[in-house]
Amino acid sequence: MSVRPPVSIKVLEVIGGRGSIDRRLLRRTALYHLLSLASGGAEACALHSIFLWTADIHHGNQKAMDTREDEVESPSIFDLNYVLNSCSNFSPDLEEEERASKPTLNLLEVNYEVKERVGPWWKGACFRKQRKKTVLRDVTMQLKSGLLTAILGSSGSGKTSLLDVIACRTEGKVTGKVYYNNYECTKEVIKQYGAYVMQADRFLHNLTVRETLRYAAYLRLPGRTKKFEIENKVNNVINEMGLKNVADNKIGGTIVRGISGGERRRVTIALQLLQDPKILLLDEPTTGLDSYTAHYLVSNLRDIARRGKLVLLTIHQPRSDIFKLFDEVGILSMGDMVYFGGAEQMLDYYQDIGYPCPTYANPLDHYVDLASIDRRDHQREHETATRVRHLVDTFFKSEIHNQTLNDVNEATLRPTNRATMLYFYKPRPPNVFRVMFTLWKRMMVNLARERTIYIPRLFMLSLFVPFILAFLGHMKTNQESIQDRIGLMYQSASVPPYVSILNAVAIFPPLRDLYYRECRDGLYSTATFILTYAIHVLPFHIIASFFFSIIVYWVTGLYPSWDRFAIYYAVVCALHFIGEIITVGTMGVLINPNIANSTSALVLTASLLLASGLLRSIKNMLEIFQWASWLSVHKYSTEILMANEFHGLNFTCPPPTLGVCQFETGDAYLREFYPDAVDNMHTNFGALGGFTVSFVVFTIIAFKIRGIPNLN
Ligand SMILES: Nc1ncnc2c1ncn2[C@@H]1O[C@H](COP(=O)(O)OP(=O)(O)OP(=O)(O)O)[C@@H](O)[C@H]1O
Repeated sequence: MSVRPPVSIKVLEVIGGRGSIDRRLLRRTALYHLLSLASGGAEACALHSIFLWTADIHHGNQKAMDTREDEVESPSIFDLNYVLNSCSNFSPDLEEEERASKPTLNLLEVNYEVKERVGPWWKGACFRKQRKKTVLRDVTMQLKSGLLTAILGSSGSGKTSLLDVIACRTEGKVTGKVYYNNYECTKEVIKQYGAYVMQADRFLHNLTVRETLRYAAYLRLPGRTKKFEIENKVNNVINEMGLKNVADNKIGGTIVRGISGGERRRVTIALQLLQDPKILLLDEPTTGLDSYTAHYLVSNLRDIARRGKLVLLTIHQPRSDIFKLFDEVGILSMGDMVYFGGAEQMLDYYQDIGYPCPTYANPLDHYVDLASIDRRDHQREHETATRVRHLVDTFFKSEIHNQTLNDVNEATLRPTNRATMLYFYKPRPPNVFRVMFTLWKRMMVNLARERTIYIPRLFMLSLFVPFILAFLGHMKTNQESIQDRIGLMYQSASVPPYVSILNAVAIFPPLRDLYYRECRDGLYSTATFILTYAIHVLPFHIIASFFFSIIVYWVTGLYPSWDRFAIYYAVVCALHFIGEIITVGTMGVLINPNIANSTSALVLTASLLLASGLLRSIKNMLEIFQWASWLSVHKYSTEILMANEFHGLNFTCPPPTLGVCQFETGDAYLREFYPDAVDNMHTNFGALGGFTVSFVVFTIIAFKIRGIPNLN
């Protein structure tokens, strides 16, 4: 087999000339040239491979190159003979191109099994019985691009699980085949070609529809996408989803009035359309919508399908006029498929097997009811279960099912490792700096628009100042002022982190919900999110702590030195920040913000009691608590505060007849209660910095361990 050099040169010209990142266009153009130039299928195949490889070179995709070199024994990428020999299984012929242009999603005898624990929760995970539950049984279906397919079924029939299986988001064991065209539908394939619209909408309420889509576009589209391309894309999806008239309205939420429920659903779908997915999966997109809005939305989805997409949605109880919009329908009953085929053929099918749809009845309602099990009493359960069994068996023997089986078998007949190859050709995602900048900007805009959160972030800490001042006034240097100073240091160590708890609980939950959604979509990592959040709140801590410190420090008359003030301010600022990070970490583990709020307050109180030595001297505590105090940030921060204030201070003594002179100097006080505080100043600062960084790391770990909960 010989390869004529001009052919490959031509290919390189095609790539070089266009210089575009649209690989599909490049592939098609190259294939056209190759097929017209190459003499046979094998040669075309080889040259197609060369094209793909050269595309890699063109895009400097070193990772792909490295991996490819690992795969080949002779790593010379220009070795055409090697390419010709190695690609005999790879056949990008016209048939495949044709199939690729009209993709199908094929499920062949898919079973999905989960394990669930039964018994009271207090027995714990280890002592509760584990039982297997089959959620989907022998599901075979073929979904075609250009068609709108609906999966129906009563609650718990397995609709969401079916989407989860396709989207590779399952928690249990999946057997059978899920193929996109003729290659395995892996996580990477779905990430590149699919989009999953979940049941619940998650937004930042203060952003407009356009801003929501714009920020999402920066996160979702390839890193090289230009600003004008992003704007064009956003405008396109806004038009596509009929959101033009609300594009600049706030999304809104429970407190802020915003766009309607139907419009919110359309924004959620628009977000997924930004990446131009080939497969669009929607879990109950019409839930909670009135029938007109539901109809409008489904017709929107049909239009999207007609543009060559493969659209699969689940739906509970569609109106009869929605039925007409569906091209294909599947009905699930307790994990079994009781029908999958054309929507129009459904009525004839059921008529033929002896279940005609009564006149004036909504066929979808009627057949979903027919496939449901009535559990009101034993007899009804038995009767309906027998009927469902009959429906399942009849469908499995039906012509429609056999046809689907043949189609799926044919489509998956020639499995290839294209999935791996496609993985290499995915466009480069935005780099971490672009992602962080986008997240930061989105958080800042959201925060700036929320007056009731923004202002307290800056001034809530200062609200404590009048109380502190009213209570202490300007302190003297008499013996009583020792206790006043201890009290003030207690307030300085406790108030900043407590205020942060309130700040974090007010703003973090919606950001966290959005993170769960976007992290699941693979847009960014936990570390990126937490670091960006920390960066975005840091200036507020710096400013709020400054207001608090400067008034408290100088008005109450603490040690009169700007250096000492700077140390005091640094500790207050660190504690203010740490309070927020601890709360965020707690909200990574505990989903309910109220419980997270109480837990964080409890943790901080325990830390303060145990380790500050302000309520009880550490040396008088049980040894175990003395050891535990080393693990608390309050041990180090309080030592800094106390040394900073008491070192070098002189106290006046009352005449012997009027009272006791406990400590003549601050250093005498420190020798008694914080003996190493002055010497350990630098170490304590190091520990405080270390704790601050560790809390951020622990927060990331907490989110990682907790994982992404099901937000539906
Ligand atoms: N990870 C899991 N662990 C335990 N049970 C599960 C799991 N996933 C699904 N199930 C069970 O499988 C069944 C089908 O669930 P699924 O959510 O797919 O139903 P559905 O048809 O989408 O219901 P609905 O319409 O109410 O959303 C339910 O009984 C559910 O409890």
